[in-house]
Amino acid sequence: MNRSHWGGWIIAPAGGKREAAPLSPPPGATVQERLRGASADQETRDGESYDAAEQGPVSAEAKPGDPCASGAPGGHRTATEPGEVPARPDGTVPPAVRALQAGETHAGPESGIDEQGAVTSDVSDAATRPNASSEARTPRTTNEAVTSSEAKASSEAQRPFVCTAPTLYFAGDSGYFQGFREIGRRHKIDVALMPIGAYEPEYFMSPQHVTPEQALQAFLDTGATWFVPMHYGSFKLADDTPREALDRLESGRRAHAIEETRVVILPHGETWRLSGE
Ligand SMILES: O=c1ccn([C@@H]2O[C@H](COP(=O)(O)O)[C@@H](O)[C@H]2O)c(=O)[nH]1
Repeated sequence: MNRSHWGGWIIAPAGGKREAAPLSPPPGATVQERLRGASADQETRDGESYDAAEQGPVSAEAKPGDPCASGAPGGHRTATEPGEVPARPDGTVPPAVRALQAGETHAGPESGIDEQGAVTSDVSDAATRPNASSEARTPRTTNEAVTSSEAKASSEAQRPFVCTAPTLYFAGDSGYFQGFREIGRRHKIDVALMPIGAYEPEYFMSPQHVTPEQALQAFLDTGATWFVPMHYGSFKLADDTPREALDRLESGRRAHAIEETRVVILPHGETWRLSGE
């Protein structure tokens, strides 16, 4: 099998379809738009054709002034540039967001992955109980042993505000293919959930699963503002480890000069309330 298999879902509030964005950004376009245009000029890996209409509609109307990618006037983001995290509607910026903007990392231990690539939160618990705490840092630590709900509530409250009506892209399982940029042309995506695991050995896995570097390229192709890695940290399904996946993601992020704040690693069981509510 040498054909990438692909899929994914656009998740957005009810709203009308929008016109496809132009392939080349106009002069003076935002950084985000330039990224979109640049990726459209790149060679594809397999030249596979793609019918974006199959992806279905959606983009939503947002409130005036709301920084939703999907709803900004004229279909363009107006409130932020990449790296700028939008303030809440009342103009305040959560303290942790300020810390991130000041250069502190939001990856690290709270990602729930130890140096050997082992999942450090209680996997079985996290899988069955959405409110399970990421404070269970080792396989021997139980969630009951920590004051988990307070720590979890605190870290959840500090995640960035996206907008009141965000558009999400969930890529599912996918190899790298040119459809990512078409999806980006069709939808103004706020948050892209991209797979970064189960990619080795590449000769065998590449049709189904992107590498972390390809996931980043796909993220850039879609023009999304935020990247949430997924499909890597619960089970070891291939030769790679969660630690390797996160390390390669971080290296790739730096190589692309993607702002740290745009990559949001969610520990097991944690929630990111995109609308800040
Ligand atoms: O490297 C990986 C790959 C996947 N997972 C998680 O396993 C299940 C099943 O994934 P499939 O897409 O059906 O293969 C899902 O929860 C993935 O997130 C993983 O933990 N590590």
